[in-house]
This record gives sequence, C-alpha cells and structure tokens, in this order.
Amino acid sequence: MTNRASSQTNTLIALILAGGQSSRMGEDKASMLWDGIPLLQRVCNAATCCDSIYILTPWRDRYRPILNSQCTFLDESNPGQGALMAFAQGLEQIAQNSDWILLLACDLPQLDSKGLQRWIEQLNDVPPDTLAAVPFHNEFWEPLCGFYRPGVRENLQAFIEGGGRSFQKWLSNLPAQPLTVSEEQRSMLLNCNSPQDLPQMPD
Ligand SMILES: Nc1nc2c(ncn2[C@@H]2O[C@H](COP(=O)(O)OP(=O)(O)OP(=O)(O)O)[C@@H](O)[C@H]2O)c(=O)[nH]1
Ligand SMILES: [Mg+2]
Repeated sequence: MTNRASSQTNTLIALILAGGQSSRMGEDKASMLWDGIPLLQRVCNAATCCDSIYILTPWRDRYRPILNSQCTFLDESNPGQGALMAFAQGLEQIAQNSDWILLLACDLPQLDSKGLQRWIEQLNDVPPDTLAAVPFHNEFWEPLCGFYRPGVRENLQAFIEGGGRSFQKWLSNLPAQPLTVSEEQRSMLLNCNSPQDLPQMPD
C-alpha cells in the first residue's frame, strides 16, 4: 500500500472519519461524486501513502462497494457525537504500535499523496514528546488532516471527560507542532461542506 520513500521508518496509519450528518450539504457527502469519483474514495486514494487505512463509520455497507479491500472498517458504537468524539473512538481501536496516525475527514476532494508526503517527511524531526503535528493556517489548526501519536489518546480522553469537544481548544493546549501550509498544499485542505463548495457546472 505504501509508496513512501524507503528512508522513512515511521509507520503511519490513516484514520478516515465518515460518520457525520452532512447537514449543511443536505445529502451524504462521502458518497457524493467529485469529478466522477465519490469523495470518500478520493480521500482513500490519497491515503495510500500510509501503511494502512481505517474508516470509522456507522455505514460500512453503504461504503464497502466504493472502496477497495485494503480499507478496514472500524465499528462506531456511539455515532453522531462529532469529529472529536469519533477520533477518540477510532483511537481506541487502532494499533497503538504505529508511530503516527493521520486523521482525515471524508470531505477533502483535493487531497493528494504528494502533498501529504511533504508533511510526512517532516515527522522524523518531531520531538518524541510532541503529540501532534497539524497543518496550521490563518490562526487555525486543520485537525482533520493532521498527524497524531497514538499516545495522544490519554490526553484526548481527559479533555473529553472534562467536557471538551473543540479540536481547536484541544490542540492549543497540546504539545502540538504546527505544520506550514504551502500554496500548493492549501488546495488540499479545501473542505466540501455545502453545495456552494462543489464545482459549479456551466449552464
Ligand atoms: N465517524 C464519524 N465521523 C464524523 C462524526 N461527525 C463528523 N464526522 C466526520 O468528520 C468530518 C468533518 O465533519 P463535518 O465537515 O462537520 O461533516 P458533517 O458533520 O458530516 O457535516 P455537518 O453536519 O454539515 O457539520 C467528516 O468527515 C465527517 O464525516 C461522527 O459522529 N462520527
Ligand atoms: Mg467538513
């Protein structure tokens, strides 16, 4: 699955969240076509730069036909709680012996392996006590295209138990390293939330 440079020794797991309500879009975003390919499939294709891919969703039957067999589905026992809670549920289930987890939303139509690779190369230089490396742009973390150490789990649990639900707040208090977002990488972070975010078809 991986096409990462052989000089890299970090193991990297992709965790894709695909259990949101798509309330702004008005229909299931993960299945929507962008340039003829369902959004979730596009994200999975970009994530092939990782060693393995997991998808957290309550709707595995819906998505199985559009994904290849390299993607593993995780159970979501408590769906509909939002992305931060979903991340915590995913973390509980994936191998703790990987070096990094790349957390991804399902609504990033322009994500690509090459752009991700530039951030992946920087992971080797992240100090061991830094628990996350996340794109930071315009004073805003991009948590759903970010890298986390499996050991972040305890910190996240404590934040949630204290009533926290905001990724921005959590990351601001975490030993987290901001990743620079280049002009090229900026388009990868395009987040497709509402019909206005879809490409306009000519009349
Ligand atoms: N598995 C899982 N994923 C979630 C959950 N809530 C949000 N997500 C995912 O988190 C990512 C970012 O969420 P949003 O962009 O707000 O998507 P959404 O929640 O479907 O959309 P809105 O209802 O319009 O906010 C998307 O990939 C969602 O599918 C959840 O409860 N479970
Ligand atoms: Mg979104």
